[in-house]
Amino acid sequence: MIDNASLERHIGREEQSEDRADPERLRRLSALLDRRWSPADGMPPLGHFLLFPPNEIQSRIGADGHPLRDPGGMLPAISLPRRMWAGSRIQFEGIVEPGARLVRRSRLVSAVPKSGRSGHMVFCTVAHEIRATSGGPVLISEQQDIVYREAHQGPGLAPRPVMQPEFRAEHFSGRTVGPVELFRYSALTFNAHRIHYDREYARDAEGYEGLVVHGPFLATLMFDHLLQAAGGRRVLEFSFRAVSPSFDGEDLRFGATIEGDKVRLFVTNPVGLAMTGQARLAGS
Ligand SMILES: C/C(=C\C(=O)SCCNC(=O)CCNC(=O)[C@H](O)C(C)(C)COP(=O)(O)OP(=O)(O)OC[C@H]1O[C@@H](n2cnc3c(N)ncnc32)[C@H](O)[C@@H]1OP(=O)(O)O)C(=O)O
Repeated sequence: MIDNASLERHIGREEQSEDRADPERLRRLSALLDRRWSPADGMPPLGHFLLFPPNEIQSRIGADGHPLRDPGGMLPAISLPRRMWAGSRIQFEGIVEPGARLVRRSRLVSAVPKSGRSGHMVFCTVAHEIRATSGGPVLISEQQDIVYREAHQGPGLAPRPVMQPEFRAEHFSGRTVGPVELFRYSALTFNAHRIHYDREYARDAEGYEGLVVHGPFLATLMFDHLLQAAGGRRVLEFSFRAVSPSFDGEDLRFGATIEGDKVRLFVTNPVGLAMTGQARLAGS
């Protein structure tokens, strides 16, 4: 039962956190992408996802590995148990320099109950703005969608939505993500959600066929594909929508089509579409 009045009361709540674009964390993300890195290379693809990690103390971590839901917090304490990252829309308005001290202000923009093929859900959208702590303009702004899903209704595994890409891509690449990559990304982001590294929990508690590939990690791989396809052009805007989960060991295919400054992207797994994306590039 979703209490709409309680959801409404949370809209507009804010929180703020500080961090540093720590070069060692950025180097590790590049290592995960199979690349050497130095600060002169600038931020690696979607490196800001490593910043402002959930630093909750251990006694306040819940059974799923996420921080306990707190009615006094920015996000509503939604009772639907299965949390997923559904998508993001990101504007790169300035340059985040490796080593820079940063502040992020976050605000709950909406919390909307929906019913879909997979059951009842609540989509929460949080707007983040990242600036230098010394003040000045927004460097990165992002609207991030988190979905809370109802419990998996046994006995078998949860079926995943099956769709296909809606356009033919010109640029392709492929890779497989295994448990080692998933572990390294969880460690890098300090994201302890057990669906990404605890196979029994992922299957028995949340109904997934395997270890779930993090939405932000898949988006990072898609962004990396975009950078290769765009041949070094700067990305001004990037958005993605996670439409169906991908699991460890699956062959992932990345597709991109570029027309002028606009890019359309997708990721597929062996059953179909996993993620869609769009980007806007700086002049050619
Ligand atoms: C980190 C982290 C967590 C993770 O990384 S979890 C792994 C990454 N995320 C995923 O793999 C999510 C993959 N997506 C899905 O499994 C499905 O999209 C989802 C969310 C289960 C919904 O599927 P349904 O088949 O139940 O949904 P429908 O197609 O029937 O649509 C119902 C309404 O919901 C809207 N909607 C569906 N998907 C999305 C989406 N990705 N983003 C925004 N909205 C979505 C859809 O438009 C329908 O809306 P209407 O207004 O038309 O009713 C961490 O937690 O930190």
